[in-house]
Order: sequence, then C-alpha cells, then structure tokens
Amino acid sequence: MAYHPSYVGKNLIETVDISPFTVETRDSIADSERLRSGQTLVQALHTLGFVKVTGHGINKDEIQDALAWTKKLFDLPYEDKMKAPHPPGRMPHRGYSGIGKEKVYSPADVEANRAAGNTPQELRKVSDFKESYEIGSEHDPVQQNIWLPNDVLPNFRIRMTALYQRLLSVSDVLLKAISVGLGLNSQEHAALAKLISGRHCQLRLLHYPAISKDRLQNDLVARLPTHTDWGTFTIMFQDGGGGLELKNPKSQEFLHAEPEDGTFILNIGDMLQRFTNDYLVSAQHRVSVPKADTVPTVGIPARYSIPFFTAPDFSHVVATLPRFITNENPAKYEPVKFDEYGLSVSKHQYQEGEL
Ligand SMILES: O=C(O)CCC(=O)C(=O)O
Ligand SMILES: [Fe+2]
Repeated sequence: MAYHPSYVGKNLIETVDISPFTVETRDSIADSERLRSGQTLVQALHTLGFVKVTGHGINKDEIQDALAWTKKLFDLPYEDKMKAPHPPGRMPHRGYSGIGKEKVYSPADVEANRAAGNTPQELRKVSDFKESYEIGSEHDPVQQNIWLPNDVLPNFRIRMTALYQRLLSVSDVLLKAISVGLGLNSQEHAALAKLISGRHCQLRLLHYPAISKDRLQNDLVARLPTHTDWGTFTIMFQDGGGGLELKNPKSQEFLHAEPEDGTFILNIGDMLQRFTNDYLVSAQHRVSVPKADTVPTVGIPARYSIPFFTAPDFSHVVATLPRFITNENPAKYEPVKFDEYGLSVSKHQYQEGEL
C-alpha cells in the first residue's frame, strides 16, 4: 500500500491509498492491508478532518470529464441556465442558483452580526461570488431534481445521474474503510451505514467566476466563507484554480487543501462528528480570495469544483455511538433528526429564508 504524507506549508494533509478496499487482493494479505489503510484514513480524519484520497478507482479522465461538463453548464447563457432555476427559499435545494443567490455563513458569523447590533441583511453585504447547480438522487422522495430541458444541454441529465451513482458507490467504499479503521462491530457498522442514504446525497457543481483586481480591491467579494459541511462526509473534486483552505482545529491556522492529480479531498461533516463524539473532526473550511495587491493586473482566474455531500435520510435520527462515550469523554451531543439539524444550520443561506 502506498502511503505518502504530503506537506502543505508547514502542515500535513495526508494522502491515503484506499485501493485495498477497491481492488481484489489475495485474502491472506487483503485483511491486513485493509486494516492498515482504514486505520491510516481514520487517523488522518481524527487529526484534521481532511485527507487526500488515492486508489479510489476513479480515473483522471473521469475527473476531467466531470469538470468539463461543469464548465459546459456554466458557459451557457444566463437565460438558459435559468430554465432550471433553484426555487425561492432553501427547499428543495435543487437546480441553478445564479451569482449571489446563495450566501454561506457559519453560526458564528450570524452570532457576531447579531452581537454587533446589525440587521440580518448586513450579512449579505459581502456576496458569495459563485454560481451553483444542485443535483440529488432521481429517487429522492422529498426533493425532486430540477433539470434543464435536454436540448439546452443534451445528455447533461444522463451524465450527472451517472456521476451521482458513481460517487455514491465510492462513498460506500469510504464508509467501509472508515468502519474498518474505527474497528466497528457489525451492529455498529449498520448504524454507521445508516448515515448514507443513496437517495439523499447531493451533487453540487460550482463555478467561481474570474475576479478583476479592481473588484478585489474593495474587499466586498468572497468566494465561499468559512463553514462546516453538515452531512456525513464530502468528496471534493476541483480544478487547479486553488483557494480551498481548511482550518487546522488545533492551531486554528488555515491550510491549503489542493489535491494532487488524480486524488480527491475527503472531509468529515457534522453528522459523522456527532456520531463519533468529536473523534472524527468536521473541519471548518472556505474558498478564499487573495488580497488585491498580491494578484496580477488581470485579476484571478475562474475556478470550478464538484463536491458530493453524503447524508442520511431526512427522517433519520443521528445518535452518538456508545463506544465513543466514556467518563473522560462524556456525550457532547443529543440525538438529532437530520432534517431538523439541516434546517437549523441552512436557514440563512437563501434570502427568502428567515434570517
Ligand atoms: O469549492 C470548493 O472547493 C469547496 C466547496 C464547499 O466547501 C461546499 O460547497 O461546501
Ligand atoms: Fe464545504
């Protein structure tokens, strides 16, 4: 098993090879290799909550192809993209959101804004300079997909539905690796497996347009502010544009989180953090923009990324696994119904929601 820690700045985001879970190996060596790979993965997710994954079975061409479709979508004229508009409010979280429509906050931002005596509108002063397209399972009973008419972008629906399924199967592999790494028994594994519902994950296509130096100068533009993901875990693909940063939970400093060719970033979400009583870390992250005086006169280029958020069914109640509750580490979280949690953390993201 290849295992190569890679330093980013003076910190460590590890690269973990999960191929023992994806390729056929002789039984005698398979178990020990799987154990080693799973434990390495879990250790990295315990330390930082972020890891680069290799050996996942998705080849570079598939990643390039997915990014090319993302670009093709956002290259369409605005009027065409608006043929699949995200409905007003936060639900269903499907279809196309134009630039500035969705605003990401952390609960700490909302609290700081309130403490400063500002109106909720103040939170939108710095807009998120991004556009997105949200896709779910074709079998999601709660949120139906919102598709462009086929003639606007032929085959988009077929390709994206296939990508959703592909990433769902990779998520199953990751879930198995995490389970082995945590040393879960079969009952505990079953509880973990409930944290991913095939019909309730979310594929998100993101475009951060190029930003001119002038626009950067007035500090009124952000790409994606600091937040945690609120599902189980997230698989993230991105082009070479850079800017994704994660906050080291110990030092509180931001680290660059760019995958090497062929790897993807895996990060833990709030549900898996609660399930493990903070053993696995739902790390804060953001997509930053550089200071104007550090960029060339042409400004900064566009950036494309594709996160795949895994999540339980809306009705699922996520409770901490008893093995993570000890005298030294008492239970930190009450059981929570996933849709209630989601509502509490995402109600601020669309303007029509109550702020
Ligand atoms: O664009 C990225 O690389 C990050 C996206 C992200 O963190 C999110 O959508 O939650
Ligand atoms: Fe995120």
